[in-house]
Amino acid sequence: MACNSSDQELQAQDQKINKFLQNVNHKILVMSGKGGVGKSTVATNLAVFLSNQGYKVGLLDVDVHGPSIAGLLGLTGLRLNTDGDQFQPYQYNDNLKVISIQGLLNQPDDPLIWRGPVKIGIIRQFLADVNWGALDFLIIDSPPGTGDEPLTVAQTVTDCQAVIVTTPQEIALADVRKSIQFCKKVNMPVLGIIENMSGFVCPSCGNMHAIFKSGGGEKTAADYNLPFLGQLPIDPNVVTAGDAGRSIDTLTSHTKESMQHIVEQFLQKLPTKQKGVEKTMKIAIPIVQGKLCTHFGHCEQFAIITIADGKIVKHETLTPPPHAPGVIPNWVADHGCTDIIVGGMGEAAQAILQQRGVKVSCGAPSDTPENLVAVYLRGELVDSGNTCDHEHGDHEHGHGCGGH
Ligand SMILES: Nc1ncnc2c1ncn2[C@@H]1O[C@H](COP(=O)(O)OP(=O)(O)OP(=O)(O)O)[C@@H](O)[C@H]1O
Repeated sequence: MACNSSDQELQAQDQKINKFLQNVNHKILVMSGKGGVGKSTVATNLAVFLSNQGYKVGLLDVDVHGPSIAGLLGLTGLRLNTDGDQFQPYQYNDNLKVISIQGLLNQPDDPLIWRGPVKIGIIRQFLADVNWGALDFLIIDSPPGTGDEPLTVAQTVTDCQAVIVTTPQEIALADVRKSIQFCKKVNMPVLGIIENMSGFVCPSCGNMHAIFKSGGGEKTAADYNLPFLGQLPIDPNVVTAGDAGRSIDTLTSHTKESMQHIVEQFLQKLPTKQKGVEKTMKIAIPIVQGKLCTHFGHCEQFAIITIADGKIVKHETLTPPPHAPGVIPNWVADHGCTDIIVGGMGEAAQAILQQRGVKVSCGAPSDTPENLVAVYLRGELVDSGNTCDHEHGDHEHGHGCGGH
């Protein structure tokens, strides 16, 4: 019995995780073969720079034994709040939400002495039970190496892509090659390699000193036919900023431009079909008498709202075809909708929409399309459960509204 109930709990958690991940366009695992190469610095700054460009970003620190994200963003000592059964992430800025294991510690310097299963459990919980909202990017900072944490992410976030951070010395590159092999084994595409601490410009003489050598990351990328995303120099300002909880974006040095260049390369390497989706969105909302109709399959009309650069640029009201299994989800996708906000929807309809690349947000309350879209764009649409307000017994497939 105990075994069954724990299996059921795991299945329920899997469902929550999958539901969240459906609402994330790009999942990125930042890895390194070696410790101390600047992986957390890169992960943090990637998240901050992307959020500054208007992307909705979640930054998840799964480095259970050495969480440094909170410190790098000046969030040390803040406890994670909960709302019902969900963790509330830290809101670093309007677009960036952050979760770090540090937020669960009584004291920031408390050590976590956890074995694999506990670590796996907390990572899964941070994917299942956090009020992330819809995201353009989920950036996951994992500890160095190829242990439980990156493996859990690879197995749980199945369409995750890796960014590998290295320093240029051979001893670091040897471990990068292991990370590349790891990614191959778990079928995780490598989006690119970043070389950190690549050369130091002497403030006195102005000459470049390749303290840890230079170019090894680029060569390794070429050897494995992987994209090279760029280099960050050794810059004492990075340490000062990181220690003070500030991002590289606050620096005036050349390092800020280097980071900007890395982010541009990173965005260019994303699969073309997904690039820039958030800049132009078409959001479908089933309505009845001007408000969201919780009965997806039997709504009167659909509000179809087009968003460009975060603003409503078009508002259409369209009448869907008569309901029959699969017809309305396909009709929504045929109208080029990128997102749909609903009260309740069955699994069959969700599967069709997902297959056709439409992001589904379930559990929305009955409200006007404009209000719902505003909340949705802020990433604050709270999933209050897959609702369905009719009881006509016409669920021929044994589930909710989606089959209609
Ligand atoms: N380009 C850089 N120039 C100077 N210092 C840097 C640079 N990048 C990172 N650092 C510093 O190196 C130290 C380690 O960085 P960071 O914590 O990002 O590494 P990590 O690879 O994530 O480490 P861990 O192995 O603990 O996960 C920090 O003090 C950080 O400020």
